[in-house]
Amino acid sequence: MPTAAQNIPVRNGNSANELSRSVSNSFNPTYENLSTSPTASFSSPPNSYGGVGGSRASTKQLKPFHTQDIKVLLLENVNLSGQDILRKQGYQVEAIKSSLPEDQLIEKIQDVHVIGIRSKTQLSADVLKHAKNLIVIGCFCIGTNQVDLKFAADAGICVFNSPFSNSRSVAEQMIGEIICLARQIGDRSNELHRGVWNKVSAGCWEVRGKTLGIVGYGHVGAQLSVLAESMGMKVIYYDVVNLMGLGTATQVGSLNELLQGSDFVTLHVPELAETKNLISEAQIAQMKNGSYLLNASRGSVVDIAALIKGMKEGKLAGAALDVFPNEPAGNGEHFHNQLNSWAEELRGLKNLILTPHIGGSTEEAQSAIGVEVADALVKYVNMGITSGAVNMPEVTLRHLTQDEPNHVRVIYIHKNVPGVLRRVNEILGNHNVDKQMTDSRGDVAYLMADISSVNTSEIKELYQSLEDLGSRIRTRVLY
Ligand SMILES: NC(=O)c1ccc[n+]([C@@H]2O[C@H](COP(=O)([O-])OP(=O)(O)OC[C@H]3O[C@@H](n4cnc5c(N)ncnc54)[C@H](O)[C@@H]3O)[C@@H](O)[C@H]2O)c1
Ligand SMILES: O=C(O)CC[C@@H](O)C(=O)O
Repeated sequence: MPTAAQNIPVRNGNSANELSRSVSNSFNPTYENLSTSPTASFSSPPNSYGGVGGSRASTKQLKPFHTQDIKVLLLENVNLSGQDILRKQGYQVEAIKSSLPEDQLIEKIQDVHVIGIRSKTQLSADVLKHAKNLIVIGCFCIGTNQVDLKFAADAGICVFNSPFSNSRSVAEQMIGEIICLARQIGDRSNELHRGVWNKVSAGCWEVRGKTLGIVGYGHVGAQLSVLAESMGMKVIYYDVVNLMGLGTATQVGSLNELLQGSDFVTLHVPELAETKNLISEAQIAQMKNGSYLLNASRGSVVDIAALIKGMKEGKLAGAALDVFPNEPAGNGEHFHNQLNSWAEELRGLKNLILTPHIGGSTEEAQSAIGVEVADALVKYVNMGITSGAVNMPEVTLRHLTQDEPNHVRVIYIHKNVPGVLRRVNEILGNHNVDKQMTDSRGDVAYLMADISSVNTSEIKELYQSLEDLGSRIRTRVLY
């Protein structure tokens, strides 16, 4: 393994010792084959870089590597807004439109430092154990159920998502679907596409005055609540947490109470063990005769066989499904029984809106998600900042500035066991610790410290001392 000084390439006749520390050199033996970049000057941070304190003009960018050597794999058509931010950093970005079969994913994940996915790609422990260089995962969506968050944290891999950038898009889709179901617009449109004029009013309703029951009153549920009320609907909601209702929306005490009182039931809960088949035969039986069911949460939340039964028996007058237990890797003619055994039966049902998981698929949402998640990835890769992480403690320190040329940022992800901080601070204690923050989440703790007066030649020893502690999960030294 090279020393930090050896790690600095000699350019323009400068020796490592002559290199000005006003450039952003850093060291992380995770990247032992990577060089630092004495030519890179970051006095003007890229636009993507949101500040967390300190003046932008004097911010010193920290990087443990030659940015061109950072490999990023983006799957599932991550928006160009996000791709551009990552490319502007100089990272090597490979963007693929679909998700990958597990064997190809394992092959590709072996040497990337950053992976960006959406809802389809399963980053299970079996996949992640092959990800030897991976330091961070970006979920360019809300849901993070597709990632083994605990395995990732235990391996020192930080996970980010975009908690609400597509909430409005989902809520608007729900409003559209509620009206379409109430008026059977999908069926009328399909008929007319086949040349059939079928002007009917039987079983078609206004939504004004009807009750919308929202299961899960989080970001999506709350947005939907406001929109529905503005159309004259009455809103009730059920959530496992006590939440203030917006407008005149009222929380009910049980799922059954919601099911019994709603004309439309819409599901906005995360995928959890407790939400698997949350709506099955017994719950549909509780619903009003001729009511409607909408699911844009996760495919596991509704027992589809029970929904088909409810539709066929006329208990449900209509339904809208945006999510399915199995979803294809990419676009194409995939919605057959090979994907889900009941797919073709569903396709034959009347007043059933089927959409390919597009609740959050608008230009606005995807562009905002691209920026939000890519920014979080850059801050993590370049500065170690974990604000917004979903599986690690949220730790940030204000920027180092160009006035602090010999400062080094130490990031130490470690097992959350007694005595670690004392040992880490013994190691850091040879320098002045300017600022430090540490926090824990479950079994994993994250320490970030800015220490001053560090010679380049001392960095490797500092790194190695931290690596040698039994509590170590991952050490990064950025400078
Ligand atoms: N179709 C799409 O394109 C799309 C887009 C965005 C989100 N989603 C899905 O929708 C889900 C909800 O999104 P959100 O942003 O509103 O999430 P959120 O985390 O803001 O809200 C979820 C709410 O569900 C509640 N909840 C959890 N378990 C519950 C249970 N058993 N019963 C009742 N309530 C429960 C939580 O307390 C929380 O208030 C996401 O987890 C995601 O899976 C789908
Ligand atoms: O865009 C996606 O793939 C997922 C959308 C949605 O389900 C989410 O979790 O944000």
